[in-house]
Amino acid sequence: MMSAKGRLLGIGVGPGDPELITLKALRLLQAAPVVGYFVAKAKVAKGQHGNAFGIIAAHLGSEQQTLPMVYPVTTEKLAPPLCYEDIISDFYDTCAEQIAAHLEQGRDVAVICEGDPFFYGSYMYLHDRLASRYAAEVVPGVCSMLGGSAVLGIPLVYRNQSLAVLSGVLPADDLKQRLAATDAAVVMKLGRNFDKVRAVLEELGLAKRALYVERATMDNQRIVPLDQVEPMASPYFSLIIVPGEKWQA
Ligand SMILES: C[C@@]1(CC(=O)O)C2=NC(=C\c3[nH]c(c(CCC(=O)O)c3CC(=O)O)Cc3[nH]c(c(CC(=O)O)c3CCC(=O)O)/C=C3\N/C(=C\2)[C@@H](CCC(=O)O)[C@]3(C)CC(=O)O)/[C@H]1CCC(=O)O
Ligand SMILES: C[S@@+](CC[C@H](N)C(=O)[O-])C[C@H]1O[C@@H](n2cnc3c(N)ncnc32)[C@H](O)[C@@H]1O
Repeated sequence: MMSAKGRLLGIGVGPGDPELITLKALRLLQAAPVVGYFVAKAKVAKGQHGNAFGIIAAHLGSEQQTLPMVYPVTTEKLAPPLCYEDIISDFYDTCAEQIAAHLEQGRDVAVICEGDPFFYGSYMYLHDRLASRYAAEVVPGVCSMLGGSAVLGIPLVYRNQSLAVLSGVLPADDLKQRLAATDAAVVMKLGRNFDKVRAVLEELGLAKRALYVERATMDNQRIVPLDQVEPMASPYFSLIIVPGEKWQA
């Protein structure tokens, strides 16, 4: 008799505060024989685990196997013919096959993801490769922009306002157009893009309204007025919120 195949689980673990994990995420995580997580190479070099892993490490049992998936590149400069898209695509292919090997043996694999798996989460690339071959389930998580608005203490959108979620990686002109056209915005992926994003907000007269947070809800969370962030000092795990104008009910 063929043994049943394992299930792929995409588990959102929330933005950092370990209490912001859902009951379902915790239950499925603790029941999974294999737990996969992404981590940046620079962290591994320092003997550290990924941010997502740090959120749930205390809940894992000694019998659970871990599967670290180490990004071959994040911000490194690549000498031609090396190209980011090819390297990252090969990397996800390899990760997917490592996971598939467990699934073939009937072992469920829980891939943890900081925030929510389907909100700019690396899990998406595994899901795209594996969900047509194996049973897959996604457990949503509290995403960073909601963790961010909570700790900043600012409502995101009132009444009929619209919210744009933007990547700080976008070129300045693109950001400017999109920010000018929305009532409220969240700008993700700051890091090396912070100075460009702040300059655009200043040009549009939005800098006074905008709020900035690093590592929202994590132990080392930091909230700084936008104009006091040192140039080129913003970490990747930071975001800016331009809240909707307050609506007096
Ligand atoms: C290249 C770059 C461009 C960009 O962002 O587009 C990019 N990551 C960059 C930097 C960076 N990433 C990370 C750190 C260390 C932070 C720290 O730990 O301190 C740093 C900073 C650094 O290395 O210095 C860690 C990290 N990254 C992801 C997760 C997992 C997750 O969140 O699921 C985790 C945490 C794992 C954990 O710890 O839990 C996920 C994703 N990162 C992606 C891209 C997407 C890949 C595929 C694609 O290209 O689509 C994807 C899958 C999501 C997506 O689709 O966006 C950008 C350069 C921006 C710039 O120009 O400055
Ligand atoms: C690859 S995306 C992952 C988003 C995540 N899946 C989510 O649901 O929020 C990474 C970006 O999310 C934002 N981010 C994630 N966690 C954060 C946190 N705790 N505080 C501030 N920004 C965060 C940052 O803008 C970072 O560059």
